[in-house]
Amino acid sequence: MTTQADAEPTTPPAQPRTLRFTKGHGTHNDFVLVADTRGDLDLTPEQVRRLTDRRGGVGGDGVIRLAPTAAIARAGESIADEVLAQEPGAIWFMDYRNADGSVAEMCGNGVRVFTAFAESLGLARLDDGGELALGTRAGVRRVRKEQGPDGTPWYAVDMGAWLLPGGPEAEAAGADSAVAVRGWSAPRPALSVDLGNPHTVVALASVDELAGLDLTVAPQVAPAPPHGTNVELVVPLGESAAEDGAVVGRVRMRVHERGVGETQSCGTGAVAAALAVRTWAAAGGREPVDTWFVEVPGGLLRVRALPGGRAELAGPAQLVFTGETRP
Ligand SMILES: N[C@@H](CCC[C@H](N)C(=O)O)C(=O)O
Repeated sequence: MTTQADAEPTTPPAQPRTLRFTKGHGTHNDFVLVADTRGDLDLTPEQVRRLTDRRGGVGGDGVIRLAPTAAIARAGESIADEVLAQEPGAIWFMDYRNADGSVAEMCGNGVRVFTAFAESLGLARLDDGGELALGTRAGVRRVRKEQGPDGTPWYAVDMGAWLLPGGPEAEAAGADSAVAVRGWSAPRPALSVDLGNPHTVVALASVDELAGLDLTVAPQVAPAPPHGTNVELVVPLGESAAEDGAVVGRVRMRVHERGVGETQSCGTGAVAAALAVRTWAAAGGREPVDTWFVEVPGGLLRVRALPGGRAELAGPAQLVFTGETRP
């Protein structure tokens, strides 16, 4: 018989490491940010879910880990090697996780908030006209600072190349799939847009219909994208001449994000929405507009179609508070 005195001393269960975090948001798409400057933090999906839990944790649509790009490469993610080969100055990497613990390639609002976080840590300086190049799972992203239309600092991100996975046929038809939202009697045509992460954009006829949508359950997309998708519901609001005479388009949208649910904003989604509306206009024989303001429930974003099939996203980024937790 083994007595308690004979038993091997048991190792106490490992305590989760104390994490210092910052809470931030971009047009109310909110994130828990963690600085892992040594690159040795192994965040599990369960820990991400606990951090983003709005009742039991800090709360957020996602978690952003700032880590050395070299550490992501050492962990076996070849995209980090590609980032460093393309831009050796991209020494910091945005490791983005959705609230459900899944990994996402890209987050447009996240890049801006990441940049504000890097500035707060003294790892980036943009106020003197500099730019930050950072690594993401969708490749290198470059960020600069400007004054937004409301007079506050905005961050403008070169979002890289965008594409229509449905190719020229989808471009001409303006659709390559169909989306069904709860309460609709039939699915509606939709256009897939790739921003490094997947999007599916559906046009609605009125802002009242947009406001009344039930997005408490995920819209159904057919054919089902292999890795899921973010769904943007958009209302084109028309075009007008800006002060400098250039024509500017306006769009209102709501979004149901892969791995999260409905959010107040999605940066890559805003870019997808603007580019879909631009594609539909071109398919209808209209001159394409290159600058768009996208109204989301959480604020306002600007999208520009850049030469060479690239796009730019601009908008605010706010850091709200810091704290410590053991997820
Ligand atoms: N909110 C983000 C997108 C975050 C990732 C997305 N949910 C996905 O799984 O692709 C943005 O601002 O772009």
